Amino acid sequence: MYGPPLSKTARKMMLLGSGELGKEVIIEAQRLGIETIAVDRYAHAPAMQVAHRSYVINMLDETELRALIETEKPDLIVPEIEAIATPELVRLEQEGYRVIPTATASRLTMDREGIRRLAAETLGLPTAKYAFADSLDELRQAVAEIGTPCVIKPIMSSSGKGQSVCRTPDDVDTCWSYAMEGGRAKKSRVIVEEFIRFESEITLLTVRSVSGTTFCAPIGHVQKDGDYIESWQPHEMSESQIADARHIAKTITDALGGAGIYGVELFLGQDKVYFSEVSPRPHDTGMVTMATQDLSEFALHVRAILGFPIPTVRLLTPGASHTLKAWRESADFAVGGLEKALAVPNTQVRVFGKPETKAGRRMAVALSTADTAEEARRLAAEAADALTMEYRG
Ligand SMILES: Nc1ncnc2c1ncn2[C@@H]1O[C@H](COP(=O)(O)OP(=O)(O)OP(=O)(O)O)[C@@H](O)[C@H]1O
Ligand SMILES: NCC(=O)N[C@@H]1O[C@H](COP(=O)([O-])[O-])[C@@H](O)[C@H]1O
Ligand SMILES: [Mg+2]
Repeated sequence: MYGPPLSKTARKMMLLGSGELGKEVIIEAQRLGIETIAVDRYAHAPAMQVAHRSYVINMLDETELRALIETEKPDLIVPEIEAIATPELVRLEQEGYRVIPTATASRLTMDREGIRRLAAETLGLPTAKYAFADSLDELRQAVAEIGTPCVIKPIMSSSGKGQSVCRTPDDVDTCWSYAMEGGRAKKSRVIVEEFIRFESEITLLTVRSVSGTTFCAPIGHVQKDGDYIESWQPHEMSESQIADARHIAKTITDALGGAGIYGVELFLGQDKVYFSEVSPRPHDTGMVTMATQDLSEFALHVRAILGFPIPTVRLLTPGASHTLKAWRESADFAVGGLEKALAVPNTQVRVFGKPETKAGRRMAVALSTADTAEEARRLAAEAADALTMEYRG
């Protein structure tokens, strides 16, 4: 039981990270009468535009983060991105604050090393071979050990930032510089992963709530330069692939604990399912659930973290999502083509409202439904193609 937002007995939720995913989390929280606070590194972030109030801070700065949390005293702290001073969240949790799903889950998934070692070394889940490097010299050694082609990523980054494929040992210098420019924090550590020639890749949205662990229908997706372009649901899988995927998802989410939605990323190889990584929060490829499920991944996250039951999750229809990305930097631009995009049958568009563009920045997404996932992909692609980025400055 809780009072209305902005009252003394309101339940307060603070989002650390305020992008397109957080915006939907806040909308869902408000539907249940929660008071919402959006935080990010820049002003007018998408979730800030719908929250009760917002703050711009450096979330990687322990002192700034603690000061804000102690001022606001939120009932729920909900990390929305990786790049947060998570050791401080661990301390705050020990002092009685509630971090979603847990402070340890956000610390372990903050960098690729924590989660990879947990999955592969502690839990024995199948993953690509990997090694870590802190300098160009160490990277040369790591690449020699893993072999080429391999994938090189900053340990703290997301949406493919700083990630590249190293095809021959001659690429190492370029991959190193690219990783140094693309990482989210000023850390020079990178992971080198064996390149998996998977047949397809999926996100298995997994919810932990008072009702137990629930799996959504698998979401297939296509990524370009490490970032997602399109996703669809359901993705066709064999019985044994589904069993393996669920086993991996249950194992990793049980180990991380807490309540909320997790996006478990898996590669479907010819004879094996590999664990890739996991987001202890809604997943970008899961935006498709806004069109396909009775409860979207955002609604599920909010229900689970408020401690409410989730007796069922229903896939109402096959569907797909397709992103619109900016191709250059600008602070004076417009997203156009909505008239054309919305003329595509069974289609919706979400314009995130980000205040500035950057090359490769995701600005909007088209969501379509149809009788089959293939048809939905075609419709969502047509709608996203109709959307345009118009630059004035
Ligand atoms: N070892 C690998 N072998 C083959 N492809 C890979 C490998 N690692 C990553 N990829 C490709 O790059 C994509 C992005 O990788 P990853 O999920 O690790 O990066 P990310 O920056 O965390 O992205 P996001 O934040 O969108 O999840 C994967 O979905 C996959 O398509
Ligand atoms: N793959 C993770 C992901 O999609 N995260 C989403 O992107 C935002 C950052 O976007 P930005 O870099 O454009 O500010 C995050 O805040 C989150 O909503
Ligand atoms: Mg990923």
